[in-house]
Amino acid sequence: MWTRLWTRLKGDFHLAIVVMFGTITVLGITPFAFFRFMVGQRAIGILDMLIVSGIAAGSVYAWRTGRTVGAANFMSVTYSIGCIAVAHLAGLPGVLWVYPVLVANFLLVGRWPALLISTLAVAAITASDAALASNLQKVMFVTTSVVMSLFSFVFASRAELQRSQLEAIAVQDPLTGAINRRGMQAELEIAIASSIRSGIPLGFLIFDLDRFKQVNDSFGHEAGDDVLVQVAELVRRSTRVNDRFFRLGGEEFGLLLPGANTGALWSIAEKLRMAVDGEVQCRGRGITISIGAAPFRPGESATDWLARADAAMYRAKRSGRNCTVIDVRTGDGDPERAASSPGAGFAGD
Ligand SMILES: Nc1nc2c(ncn2[C@@H]2O[C@H](COP(=O)(O)OP(=O)(O)OP(=O)(O)O)[C@@H](O)[C@H]2O)c(=O)[nH]1
Repeated sequence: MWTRLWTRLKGDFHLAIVVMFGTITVLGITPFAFFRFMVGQRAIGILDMLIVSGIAAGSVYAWRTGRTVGAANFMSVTYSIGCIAVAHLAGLPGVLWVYPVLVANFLLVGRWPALLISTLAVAAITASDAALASNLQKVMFVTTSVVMSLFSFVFASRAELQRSQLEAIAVQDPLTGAINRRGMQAELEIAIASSIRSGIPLGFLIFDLDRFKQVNDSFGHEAGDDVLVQVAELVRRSTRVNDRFFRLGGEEFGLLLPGANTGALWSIAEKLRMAVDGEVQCRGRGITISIGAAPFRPGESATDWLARADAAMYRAKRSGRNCTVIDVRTGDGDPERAASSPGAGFAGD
């Protein structure tokens, strides 16, 4: 059970934050609530128990449903309202709770909502004469709260930036900048769902560098890497922003082409093949690619679709390399047909 709990918290950063605040609040504030009851401050004791219950409920809800964003918003508002009420009832000692609450807001919710909630909480406490008795106290409170909020805001901004950079690195091939296989899965699912909904065709193209081993063997691995980078740059130059470029492994790449039917796939593939043939070189030696492509057939899985494109690419290799083969089968019972180049039309036609 502990292993499962730990694995889930390790895999979901936001859930871990929510659960951490839930646990700290229950363990940290409950003794204060009992203390308040013992010294006869029932109102504050009840308020403390309400805060503990609200925060505990938020954590349990996040744990059960996985809806961490809603739970964190609720917890941030509960902390802030609770803090305003405690400051109003307990005076200066209650005001001190605002500092952990400001930090909690920036860790729980996005930096802009956190800034809004924190500003409202600080304004409400400053307006209360029961919380802060003199103008000097109010000025000091606002100054320290603003400094604390600014530090937290900068920290939250850095953390958000680093998280998005890490997410990008996790799905990006460092050499070519193309999306890796892991990132491709999510992109394929979104593209297929959108194509089925809209009826807009979708094409996939796989290409593999020809006799790339010889390049590495003759000129070294670094020269080989440089070729891969040249090819990736050429692909980016010759495709549209909506097209998605993947490195499937080694010297094999994929292109997801929204809106591309068989005809468009053919011209995109041939344009790319000829561009590589004409422009990419390694120490004066020309580089070529073999391309396999397949238009998406509604009803087939992403795996089957890519397997058709892959098989077409292997047919291109067998046909002598530096050519394109398109799997143009339209569905069940349709005999296997392929188109190939250079110079050839649609084989099977
Ligand atoms: N430089 C470099 N080489 C790589 C990289 N990934 C894979 N390779 C090399 O790519 C070569 C692939 O060789 P093969 O699978 O035999 O294919 P090929 O020589 O291109 O032959 P065909 O595909 O049949 O045309 C191997 O030498 C791999 O070491 C990489 O990131 N950088």
